[in-house]
Amino acid sequence: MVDIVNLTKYYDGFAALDNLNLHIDKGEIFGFVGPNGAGKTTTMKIMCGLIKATSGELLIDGVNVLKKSADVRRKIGYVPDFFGVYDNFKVIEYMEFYGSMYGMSRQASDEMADRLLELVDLSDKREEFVDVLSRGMKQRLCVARALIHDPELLILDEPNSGLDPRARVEMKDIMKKLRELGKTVVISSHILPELSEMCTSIGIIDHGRIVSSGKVDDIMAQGHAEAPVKIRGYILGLSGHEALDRISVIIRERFSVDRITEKDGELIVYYHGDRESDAELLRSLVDNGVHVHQFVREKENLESLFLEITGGGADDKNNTH
Ligand SMILES: Nc1ncnc2c1ncn2[C@@H]1O[C@H](COP(=O)(O)OP(=O)(O)OP(=O)(O)O)[C@@H](O)[C@H]1O
Repeated sequence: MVDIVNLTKYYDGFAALDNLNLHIDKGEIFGFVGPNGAGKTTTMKIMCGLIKATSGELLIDGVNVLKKSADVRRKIGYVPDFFGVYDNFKVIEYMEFYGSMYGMSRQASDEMADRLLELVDLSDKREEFVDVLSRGMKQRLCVARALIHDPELLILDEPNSGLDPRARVEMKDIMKKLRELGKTVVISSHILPELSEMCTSIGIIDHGRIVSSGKVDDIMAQGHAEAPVKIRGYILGLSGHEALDRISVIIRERFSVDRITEKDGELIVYYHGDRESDAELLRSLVDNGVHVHQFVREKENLESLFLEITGGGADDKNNTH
């Protein structure tokens, strides 16, 4: 659906995008993740034909946006990262207004508006004024109006920013419905754990380049940072500290661990192992007289992976040419 090859964008000699390459399949809910200033908005605006690239290729459904932006506009719906002021519009008028911008008849835009308001759970707000809606409702209305002309690709710039947890869950539900409808969606965000739940694939962008992209599970599997096992336990007759020292020794004697640290009465054990070796580790502690009352391997999450891949992420403009 989207093919980006060596996309470059300079702003006054500064490379906001630096030979960016990306492929997004039809029907994906694609999460575009990156620190502030990484180039997400710039990429999305070029996709929509709102700004021009310096060089490279960007194909949407086989059409080169950089050469024929008017041809692809109908294929794309865009939700920017800000919401304009539309004081005098009712919800349904707002939808009709956008329908008319795409040359839709009043009847066609009304029918589509009703379907979309239902999709985003705003049917009961049809006759309300836009400015009295909550932020979450406005965001959902923005998604609905971006779909008025039935585009194949929906692009959302930071749709969750400023939303409360409940509104975020509603947004996640809408993404699920769009997936069922076969739409391709690109969502940018800093909220990584949410993206991993909402998206089918992700691309991590840093300093104007894609540093990793693919199916969420594949990206997670690339992680080098093994989540540690956290252990709490005691040994009869030993003080808390002595027990932790003893547990460390038991583990080191039997397992090849990278490192063991201690924090607030908890041992944090870093070692590469699967579920079977975790079970073996636990068994060996119990067999050696340790009363284990906590044994958890934390799940690797996108956040730690992201920090690892981008080295923590940064705002610095070190790709100035
Ligand atoms: N019109 C502009 N003129 C000059 N520099 C710009 C312009 N727009 C963006 N930039 C710079 O280009 C880089 C990429 O910006 P962009 O907005 O695409 O990043 P982003 O990943 O969307 O970041 P954020 O999450 O903060 O919105 C940043 O360093 C930004 O300061």
